[in-house]
Amino acid sequence: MRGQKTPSSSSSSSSSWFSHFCSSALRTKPVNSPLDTVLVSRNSTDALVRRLGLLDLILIGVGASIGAGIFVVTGTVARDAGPGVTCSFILAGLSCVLNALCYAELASRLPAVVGGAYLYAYSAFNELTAFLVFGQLMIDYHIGAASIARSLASYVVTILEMFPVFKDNIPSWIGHGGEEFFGGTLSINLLAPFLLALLTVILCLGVGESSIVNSFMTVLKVIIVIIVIFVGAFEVDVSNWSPFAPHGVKEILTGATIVFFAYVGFDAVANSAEESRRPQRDLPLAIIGSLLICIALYIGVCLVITGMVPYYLLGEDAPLAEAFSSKGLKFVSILISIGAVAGLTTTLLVGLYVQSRLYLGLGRDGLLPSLFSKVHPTRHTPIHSQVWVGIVAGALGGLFNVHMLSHILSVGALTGCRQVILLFQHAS
Ligand SMILES: NC(=[NH2+])NCCC[C@H](N)C(=O)O
Repeated sequence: MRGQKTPSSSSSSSSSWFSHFCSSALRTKPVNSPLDTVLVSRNSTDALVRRLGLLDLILIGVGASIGAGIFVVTGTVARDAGPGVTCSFILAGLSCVLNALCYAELASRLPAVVGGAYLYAYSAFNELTAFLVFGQLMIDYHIGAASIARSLASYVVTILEMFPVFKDNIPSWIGHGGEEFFGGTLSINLLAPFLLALLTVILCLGVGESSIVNSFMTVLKVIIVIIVIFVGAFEVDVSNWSPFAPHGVKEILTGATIVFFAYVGFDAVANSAEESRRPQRDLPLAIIGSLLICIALYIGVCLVITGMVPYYLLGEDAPLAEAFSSKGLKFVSILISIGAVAGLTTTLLVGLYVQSRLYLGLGRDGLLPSLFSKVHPTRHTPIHSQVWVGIVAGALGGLFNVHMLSHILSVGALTGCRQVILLFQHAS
């Protein structure tokens, strides 16, 4: 009878289930799989649309990488490492360059479809490894998006409070932090999900529209960082740079592991493969180019902040802004707040974008329900994946505060980059 199994049939079916699981888990995606070949051809209706040029891709990389890190981490690490924080950023930058070279090589060697590190793992190792890479990336991206949305909500409220109408009128469930329940385990905030919904709508509209918003915000924040470096350079007192490493090499190395966070993001370019006009040429250039831009800007900010104020006098919460305020340059502090809003907005926008493309890749490969593989016929965006990603981030960002969310984040990001280096070694 159907559905009723004898003990021996159930054990043979469980062994066949297990062997099926093992053979699926261990299969590798062929480098030129038939589906990928169709998707790479420009006239497939299921494919995304190839609209992004080299500059768009570089701005995606810079947009994803420069967030709050540059305005906060530079100062907080400088408090321990002294002016040697510059070396921490150089060391972390160099290790990222090695990682970026792996990404660049894999991006130009494999078919130009969505997937990034997940696709590389699937081609170099097997389905199970690829799925684990996806899982790790999702923890990082989902939690990252939620906590960035919370920080962004807090910055937006700070800016709103500059207007007398809003001063002291914004309730806690919209304002900084949130309305706390169960001893702070839950912290309700509605502005974070609202901002996520807004960005999700932009992303659903089309990659061209999203790229315009990203490019505008990224150029704005880069200009602000350049102004900060330029104005700060006139306030530098070189005597603040000596001793350069007051607490020795150990603090510089420890600092390098912390500032690594500031570089996370350039890998987003690899996920734009299917929307790039000339992926084989542009992806490697954009990955390396965006990382070099970040390294240059970070070094500039480090030298300025440690040259302006003795490292032991730097503030804890907003060190860069406080350094400028202490020199009577209040307008630069306001610019830094605007830069932080632009920075957080682009890291969030690109993060949501990358997540949806990963879901799309897994949907196509049959590792997630086929719903995730749908592409909107006129907008050419993976609309279901995009909305799903927005809902998950919105729920997390609406219910938990940054403190709860941020601890898991750095660990996830660091292990993700390590995986790509391993993948490259294996693929070679
Ligand atoms: N996937 C991520 N964890 N993204 C977070 C990027 C953070 C960014 N590098 C910053 O300095 O703010």
